[in-house]
Amino acid sequence: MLITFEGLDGSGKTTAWEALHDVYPDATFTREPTDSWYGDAVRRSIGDEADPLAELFLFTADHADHLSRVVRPALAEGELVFSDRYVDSRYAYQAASLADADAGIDRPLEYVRGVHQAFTRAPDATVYLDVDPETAAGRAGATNKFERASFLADVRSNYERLIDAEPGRFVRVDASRSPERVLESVERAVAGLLDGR
Ligand SMILES: Nc1ncnc2c1ncn2[C@@H]1O[C@H](COP(=O)(O)OP(=O)(O)OP(=O)(O)O)[C@@H](O)[C@H]1O
Ligand SMILES: Cc1cn([C@H]2C[C@H](O)[C@@H](COP(=O)(O)O)O2)c(=O)[nH]c1=O
Repeated sequence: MLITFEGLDGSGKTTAWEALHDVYPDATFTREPTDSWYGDAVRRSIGDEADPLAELFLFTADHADHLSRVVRPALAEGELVFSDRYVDSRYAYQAASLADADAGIDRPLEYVRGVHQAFTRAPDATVYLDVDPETAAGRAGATNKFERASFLADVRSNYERLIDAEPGRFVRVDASRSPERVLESVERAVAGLLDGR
C-alpha cells in the first residue's frame, strides 16, 4: 500500500512522516525530491529562476527514477510505503508555476497530470495537511520561490481541485493546530487507512 503526504510548504508533512517511523518501523519511508542526482538537479532548480516547463520535467524525471528504484520494488515486496510528497506535489505546484508564467499551456493541472498518466503509480491514499498559505509561508521561512503566501494560495487551490476530483483518496487533516494534535490526527488517519485495507 502506498500512502503519500501532501500539503503546502510548512504544513508539517515531514514532521508527521518522521514521527511515523517509530510507529511503523518495517515500512519503507521515502520522499520527493529524492536523494538521487535527479533530486539534486531538482533542488538546484528550486534555488534558481528555472524555466517552469524545464522544472516540471526535472521533477518528473526524479519521480520516474523514484518509482523504478524505490516505490515499485517496495510495493512488489508487499511493503507499506510512506512518501513525503509524491505526484500531487507536481500537479499542485508545477501547475501553479505554469499558470503564473503564462507558458502557453491552457489547462496546466490537466497537462501535468497527463504527463504522468502513462507511467505513474497512483497513491492508494493521501494524507493532506491543510493549512492556510500565510501560516505555511511563515513556518517554512520563505526561503525559496515557492514559499510565498501568494504562490501557495494558488497551490492550495490546485490541491482543492485534486481533492474534489478524488475525495475518496484524500484524508484531510487540520494542520493549523499544535504539532501534538496534528500528529495524533495523522496517526489516527493512517491507522484507519490500514484497517480499511
Ligand atoms: N503543527 C505545527 N505547528 C507549528 N509549527 C509546526 C507544526 N508542524 C510543523 N511545524 C514547524 O514548521 C516547520 C516546517 O515543518 P515541516 O518541515 O514538517 O513541514 P513540511 O510540510 O515538511 O515543509 P516543506 O514542504 O517546506 O519541507 C518546522 O520548523 C516545524 O517544526
Ligand atoms: C516533489 C515536489 C516538490 N516541489 C516543491 C515543494 C517544496 O517547495 C520544494 C521541496 O520540497 P520539500 O518538501 O520542502 O523538501 O519543492 C514541487 O514544486 N514539485 C514537486 O513535485
